[in-house]
Amino acid sequence: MGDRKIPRLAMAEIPPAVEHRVRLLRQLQPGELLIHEIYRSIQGESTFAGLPCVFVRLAVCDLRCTWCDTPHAFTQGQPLRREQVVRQVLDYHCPLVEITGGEPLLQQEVYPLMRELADAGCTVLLETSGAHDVSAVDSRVHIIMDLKCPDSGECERNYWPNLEVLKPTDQIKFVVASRRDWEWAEQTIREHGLEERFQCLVSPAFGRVTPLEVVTWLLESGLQQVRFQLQLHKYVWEPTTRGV
Ligand SMILES: C[S@@+](CC[C@H](N)C(=O)[O-])C[C@H]1O[C@@H](n2cnc3c(N)ncnc32)[C@H](O)[C@@H]1O
Ligand SMILES: Nc1nc2[nH]cc(C(=O)O)c2c(=O)[nH]1
Ligand code: SF4
Ligand SMILES: [Mg+2]
Repeated sequence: MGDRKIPRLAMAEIPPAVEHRVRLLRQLQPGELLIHEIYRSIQGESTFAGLPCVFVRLAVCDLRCTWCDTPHAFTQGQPLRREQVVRQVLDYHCPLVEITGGEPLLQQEVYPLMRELADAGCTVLLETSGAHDVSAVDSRVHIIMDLKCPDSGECERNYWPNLEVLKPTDQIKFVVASRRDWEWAEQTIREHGLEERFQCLVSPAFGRVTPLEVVTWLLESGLQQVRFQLQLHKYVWEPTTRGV
């Protein structure tokens, strides 16, 4: 039949990153998550930095930030049932847990996972790219959301309606790779009144600008409530170390 060609043509139009993501996540059974790794370390980022924390890193991401330090999570993952993930986390007896990735919000099971961890008494953090709707996230979860700056290459993906959904206790992070990025971050903070509405964080994209450059730009700006942060784990361990 002539129309057999239609699906093949349609597939060819799917961007490679998205096609790959669909293929990997389609293999999951109901109740499963594709997990890259689960481990305990020191929380290296956010206002929770310095505290012992269990990390649940979900596989697959639909963005490709130029400076991403976790590209190995794009393709490598193991299917685990949600109850196995909960059990592994609780076995650490650590009250702080962060769900990260990859992009956690690509997997439907992440929503009940976060709810069950909060029900079990954990303080749950979610690290998300800012490209996906956060409105279905349990209100007990502390959302740490990036707004991707231009030199990430993914600025067009920022999902702006999230700013109307985030809570005052949630955190917005700008990872800055250039002076241009800083100017975009400063303008965005002022335009949307982010300093007054949320906890704002600014971080150097590791190796792309120095910490001193970012601190200097922040101090020159006169912004009062934006917090400079470094990725602590990249100073405690060799910066390329995985699983920390
Ligand atoms: C690997 S991402 C995973 C979660 C989600 N995809 C996101 O982008 O928020 C976790 C955090 O690491 C940050 N990150 C990744 N590479 C970085 C780098 N080279 N320097 C500074 N922060 C980086 C991201 O901006 C994000 O805030
Ligand atoms: N120690 C440590 N702290 C982190 N906080 C956020 C991380 C992440 O990759 O999302 C991260 C990470 O990869 N390691
Ligand atoms: S969204 Fe997060 S995981 Fe995906 S490429 Fe960007 S930093 Fe990496
Ligand atoms: Mg990391």
